Amino acid sequence: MQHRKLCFIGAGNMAGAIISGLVESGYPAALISVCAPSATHRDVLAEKYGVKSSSDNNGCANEADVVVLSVKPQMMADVCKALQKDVDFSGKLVLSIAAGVSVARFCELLGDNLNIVRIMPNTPSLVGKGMSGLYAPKQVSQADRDYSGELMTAVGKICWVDTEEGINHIIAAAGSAPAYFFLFMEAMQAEAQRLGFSADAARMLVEQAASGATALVAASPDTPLSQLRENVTSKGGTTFEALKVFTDRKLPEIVSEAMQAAITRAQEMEKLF
Ligand SMILES: NC(=O)C1=CN([C@@H]2O[C@H](COP(=O)(O)OP(=O)(O)OC[C@H]3O[C@@H](n4cnc5c(N)ncnc54)[C@H](OP(=O)(O)O)[C@@H]3O)[C@@H](O)[C@H]2O)C=CC1
Ligand SMILES: O=C(O)[C@@H]1CCC=N1
Repeated sequence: MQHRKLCFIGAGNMAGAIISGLVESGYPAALISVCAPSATHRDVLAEKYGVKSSSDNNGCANEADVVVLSVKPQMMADVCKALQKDVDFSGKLVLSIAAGVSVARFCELLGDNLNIVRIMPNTPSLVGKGMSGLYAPKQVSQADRDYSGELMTAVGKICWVDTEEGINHIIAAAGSAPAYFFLFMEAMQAEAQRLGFSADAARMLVEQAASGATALVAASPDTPLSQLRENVTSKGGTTFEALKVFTDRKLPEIVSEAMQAAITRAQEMEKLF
């Protein structure tokens, strides 16, 4: 892949996950800088991955080919207004990983016809297992689309969406989704502990069952998920009784409602930030 000079504005969980995945996959650390007001997170990334750490957003953005906006949505306007005073974005590619900040808003903050790609990653990017959605408005060149796709492919899989609304759907299905699985696993670990397993043993049981299930899904691309579920569910057996509790309590409806709530919040954020 092409190696352009990258500057991350924001050094938090998501920027850290992408930086880790990029460096692990061979992206030159010398081409990556990371900015944040305090040294707390950025210096950890500098020590761990050899990237440059700075508190000077504008200086680093000026030096970069690609500026990755990775602050919280509520910080985005202040950060962009400060960048806009000092940085000429005309020759640069801007990548935003923020939920709920639209291309139109970025154009308002950083200039019309901004060369911007919205990316919705997730934290498994840290271990090369990310799932990122990407959206580019029509002014973005094919070369910049290709670069953005290659960048995120270095830390996982990608899915382009044709409309910006699709980014909110990616949030519901992938960006926020690791937390859904963590919640489920936390509940299972807690119950395994109540059954008498140590915290470590309970975590191992849950982790191995979850990673085994996802490995099975990956190894069976032509098998519907419902079939994989049925393969576990013996007639008159234990799984049937466990699944009956989930269906009686309307798990599919709960999942649908939760995903819709994520989308609704992303839409609200678009009006707020
Ligand atoms: N976490 C996730 O799973 C995902 C997050 N996202 C998006 O990623 C973005 C970042 O989220 P996340 O990483 O979780 O957030 P964090 O709170 O972990 O990190 C925010 C970072 O922004 C830095 N920051 C705050 N103010 C400024 C500033 N003025 N200039 C530069 N940096 C600043 C903070 O600095 P300091 O280190 O000094 O505190 C911190 O490093 C959000 O927009 C979110 O929507 C998208 C997909 C998934
Ligand atoms: O919770 C959030 O708003 C961010 C976006 C997707 C995951 N975390």
